[in-house]
Amino acid sequence: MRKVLIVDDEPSVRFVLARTCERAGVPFEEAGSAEEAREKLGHDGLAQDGVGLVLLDVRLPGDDGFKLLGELSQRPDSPFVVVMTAEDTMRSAVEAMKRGAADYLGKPFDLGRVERIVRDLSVGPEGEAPRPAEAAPRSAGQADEEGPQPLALGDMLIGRSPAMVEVYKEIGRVARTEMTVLLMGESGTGKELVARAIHVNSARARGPFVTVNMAAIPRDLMESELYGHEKGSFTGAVERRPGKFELASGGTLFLDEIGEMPIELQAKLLRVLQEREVDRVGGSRPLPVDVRIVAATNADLARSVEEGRFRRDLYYRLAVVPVRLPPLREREGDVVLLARHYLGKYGEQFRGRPLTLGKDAEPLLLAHPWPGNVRELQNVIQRALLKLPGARLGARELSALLPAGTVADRGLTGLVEQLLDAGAPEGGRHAAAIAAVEAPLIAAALARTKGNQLRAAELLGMNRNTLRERMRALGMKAR
Ligand SMILES: Nc1ncnc2c1ncn2[C@@H]1O[C@H](COP(=O)(O)OP(=O)(O)OP(=O)(O)O)[C@@H](O)[C@H]1O
Repeated sequence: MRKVLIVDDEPSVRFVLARTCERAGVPFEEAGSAEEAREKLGHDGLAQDGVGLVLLDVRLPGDDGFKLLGELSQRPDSPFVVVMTAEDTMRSAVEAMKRGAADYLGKPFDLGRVERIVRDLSVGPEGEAPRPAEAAPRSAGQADEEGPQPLALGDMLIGRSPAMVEVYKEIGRVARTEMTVLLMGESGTGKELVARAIHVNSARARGPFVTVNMAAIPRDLMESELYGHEKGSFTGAVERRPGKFELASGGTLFLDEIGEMPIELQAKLLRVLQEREVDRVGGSRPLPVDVRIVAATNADLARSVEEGRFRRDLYYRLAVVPVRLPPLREREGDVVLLARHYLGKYGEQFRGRPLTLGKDAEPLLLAHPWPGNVRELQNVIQRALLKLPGARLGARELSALLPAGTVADRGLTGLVEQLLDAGAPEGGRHAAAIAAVEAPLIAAALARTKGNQLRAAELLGMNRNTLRERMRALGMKAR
């Protein structure tokens, strides 16, 4: 059995991880820095009884974890590396996988999962799993010495839910390859943002990122839009025009809403993808194609295939790496982070100062099903900006902005079911369910009594101090 090397500058973290290795019955060593880790790895020479798995923290004194990861993945007999960090979820998860990590875990760790990883990845040569380097070959031209390429803030995906961390890991894994990716997810889940993230993290980052939305192009123009046309090739073709494939040369072509492509045009796209050349409409010789394809759909493409609306062969060409984007309601607690983000961003943009989110509004955010996903949330926050007199979005204001009465529409049972399905909010589901009912109740009583707390307390049959206490606990402000 190979050893585990725990690399973390925090003794308490090393302690917990060491106990986890003991529980798994796997020998381990510890290092407090990249330098110390190099020494230990060097001594063992990664021989049979050497280090098979490195649990690596990113922020370390001296060289950081990514630097060490880059070095390790260059070694012919590199150990598995699992990156563990609390920082900057998206960037660190993408970066870790891009640099060849076997897995990524955000802090606080799920120790049960760490134990499983330690067991699975520290196996000896007999039971050897494929090395990460073999599993995903590094694309040519990708320099390891380059530091992490910081994503522009506008390209950052927000969210720390386990479902999103899986997406970040997938972005990092595919970014280092040239493989075709099919993004699947409901409308407004961030498919375009993910496509961009794959591009900026890939070896093609300096090339163009070109988007074509299949649902937005009239069918007659689709071929010329994609492949270009020669002057005079059809009525209206007054100039020679390059197509999107040509414009994306050296970069990434994002084919959005691919499910909307008419079936009779799909054969040509398949041919282009197979032969990697395009024919301009009216052109005489084919042009070579040098693009990475990322396609996206909010429809169930597999079903479209069964129903004969989408070619099976094209589907398999596109779905080399299928990536599913979770709907917002499946991203535990992310809706609160996103709401805070947009209140800050739009507040700065339109009012010159950020707005804040009241604690009492959180249960409502968590309970709403968000059929329009992040885009719907953006719209709600923008409406809040227009309507809010103050700088704080509380439960009362939010419930007025959400589609007519969340509770009234779906009934109390619906709301409660929704809360059980949604991610676990801070303080637990029970507290969130009570708050989801209590906050609007108190808000309504206050609205009826025009903010008079004594009369509102009477209306509710509680004393005024209790009312005040509840309002404080729910984060509600007196008006
Ligand atoms: N995790 C996220 N963090 C921050 N912003 C996000 C996130 N997900 C989506 N957005 C934002 O939500 C909006 C919708 O995202 P995007 O256009 O990428 O969705 P989509 O899945 O491509 O939607 P459609 O299928 O309707 O084209 C964009 O403004 C995007 O910036």
